[in-house]
Amino acid sequence: MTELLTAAQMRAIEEAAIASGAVTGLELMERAGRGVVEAIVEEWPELGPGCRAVVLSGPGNNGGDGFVVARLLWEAGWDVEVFLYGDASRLPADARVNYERWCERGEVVALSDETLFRSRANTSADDRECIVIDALFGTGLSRPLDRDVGMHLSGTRSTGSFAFMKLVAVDCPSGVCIDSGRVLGQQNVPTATDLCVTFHRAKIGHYVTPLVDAISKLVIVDIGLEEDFSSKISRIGEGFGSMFEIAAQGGAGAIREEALSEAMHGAYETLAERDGAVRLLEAWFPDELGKAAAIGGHKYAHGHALIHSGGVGRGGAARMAARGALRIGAGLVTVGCPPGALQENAGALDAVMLRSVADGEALREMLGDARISAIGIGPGLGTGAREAGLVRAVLDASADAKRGVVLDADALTLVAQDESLFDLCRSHRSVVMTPHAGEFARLFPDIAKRLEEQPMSGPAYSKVDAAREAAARAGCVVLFKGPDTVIASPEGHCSVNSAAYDRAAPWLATAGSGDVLTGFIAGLLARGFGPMQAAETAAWLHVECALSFGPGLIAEDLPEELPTMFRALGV
Ligand SMILES: NC(=O)C1=CN([C@@H]2O[C@H](COP(=O)(O)OP(=O)(O)OC[C@H]3O[C@@H](n4cnc5c(N)ncnc54)[C@H](OP(=O)(O)O)[C@@H]3O)[C@@H](O)[C@H]2O)[C@@H](O)CC1
Ligand SMILES: Nc1ncnc2c1ncn2[C@@H]1O[C@H](COP(=O)(O)OP(=O)(O)O)[C@@H](O)[C@H]1O
Ligand SMILES: [K+]
Repeated sequence: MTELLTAAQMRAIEEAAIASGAVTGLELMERAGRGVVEAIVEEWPELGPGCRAVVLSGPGNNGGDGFVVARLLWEAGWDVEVFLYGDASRLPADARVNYERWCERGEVVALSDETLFRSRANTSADDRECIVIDALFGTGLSRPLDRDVGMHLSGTRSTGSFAFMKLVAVDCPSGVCIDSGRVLGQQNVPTATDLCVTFHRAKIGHYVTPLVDAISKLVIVDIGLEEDFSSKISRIGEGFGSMFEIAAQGGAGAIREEALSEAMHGAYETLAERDGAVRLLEAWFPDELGKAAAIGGHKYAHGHALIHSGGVGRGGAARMAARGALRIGAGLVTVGCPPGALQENAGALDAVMLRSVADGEALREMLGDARISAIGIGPGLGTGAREAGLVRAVLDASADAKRGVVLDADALTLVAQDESLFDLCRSHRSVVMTPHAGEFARLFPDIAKRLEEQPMSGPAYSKVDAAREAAARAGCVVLFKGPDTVIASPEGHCSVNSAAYDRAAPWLATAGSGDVLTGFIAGLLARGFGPMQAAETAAWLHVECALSFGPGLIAEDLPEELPTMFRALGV
């Protein structure tokens, strides 16, 4: 598990490292540019001397990285052209040094439609491979791109006149707010980018829509910022201590108190506002899985999950969820269904038990059994008065019990329609809500609207901000689904379970896969996992199962993949 950074955190880490004397800005820029070139060579080993590169540099340090890339490619024998957007005399110091180093080797042309069009690389007669380097703006983007810059960038992509063109973004595609992954200004979609090379750590925006959908491959380059140091900076926001503790503890390079720059204060504020770190559930193994598996004893020691089903012909979703709860390790799983649906369910369930539950009253009575340690309700449930009574019973009868509850699908629609149910969620200690975007908009219409509004300045409101605000408001864990699932707790803990880049599993978008996720969470809650832990672990395993199974997956395959996963993980 790694932390995703904001632009402010990244700046603070960089500035404090420079202030410590451990490294200079120029050295960091050289390492960044070299990292981009190495990533290009690794991605396209067939490219090399004689290939063409068009470098688009901007007015800040992102542009400075671009000049380094230009020089290194030129030294490797590439045919390089460099365009500058902005005024060379106003470049920041390190970028200026690299601008001048490049000027000893080649010319810099002012970026415009006309100059780009006249580019040597833009001649259809020349069909050599061409790479366009987008080094216009990185973490310093503060406002929408001027229309013409946006056009140059998307133009290189869409006109097709740059033969065999690959677009490489330095740090991030220009025009995107890296804290949110959203484009500032009128354009909605970031320019499709073949390779994005970022530095030290990925930023939040790299992992959430729409940016995550626009980048084919993300590479993170180590530029020598000490891990130890950056984790200390990041932890400030989690209430780890005052920033002066860093100095007291002699953080990397024994930073002195006075070396802590304005930027660090800025980052502290940003972090405090955002309530700490955002974690990426990627190369991660939840320790609790191993610990929980080691518990011996009776089946009740592994918990009893109740999954509530809909009526006749609507039970498939709950049955899949129940199978998921059982496979993930709940000791017992029961499907509760209306009396009329008993026969249908009995014909389709074996290891999963079955109980007839007529209405909310009957459910309340059943929940007098304290051994029922988790409930999943919503998939295939229906949204009538009877179902509202069932959801009320679940929340009422579980508020004081040590019983986890997962609300999904129709249960979320019912909560969205009835403020008193929402209040019950708030007073409950361990509810997990699992909305997809539509359900999220029903539950939190104002938050969803804010997420849809086109941002005009950064940092823009992100899916991470939305999930956090929703969790704080609802007083429960919110798992906001998608290929970029964001999980947030009311206390401000937040993680992103990404199904992108190396973990892309588009075949997980199949009917019923969300129902299985509900079952996974319910099963883990039954086993005694806390709500945040259960949601994170279930979401992570959900994608791992999909990756392990591969294309062709249907929702029923997900629970059946768990034993393979557990074996592979050594659980
Ligand atoms: N942090 C690190 O560790 C390392 C960082 N490195 C690199 O530095 C990059 C960050 O550099 P940066 O801070 O100079 O910002 P950058 O993105 O180049 O742009 C700032 C300039 O653009 C301007 N400007 C903004 N928006 C604009 C707009 N819409 N239209 C027009 N102008 C606009 C803005 O002007 P202002 O807002 O001040 O008016 C300012 O002049 C980072 O992404 C990475 O590539 C690596 O070298 C090494 C390690
Ligand atoms: N493109 C995608 N890649 C990976 N996972 C996805 C993608 N789209 C959706 N998912 C995941 O698939 C599940 C779909 O759940 P949901 O929308 O509730 O569907 P259903 O109601 O059919 O079960 C969620 O866990 C979501 O995160
Ligand atoms: K860029």
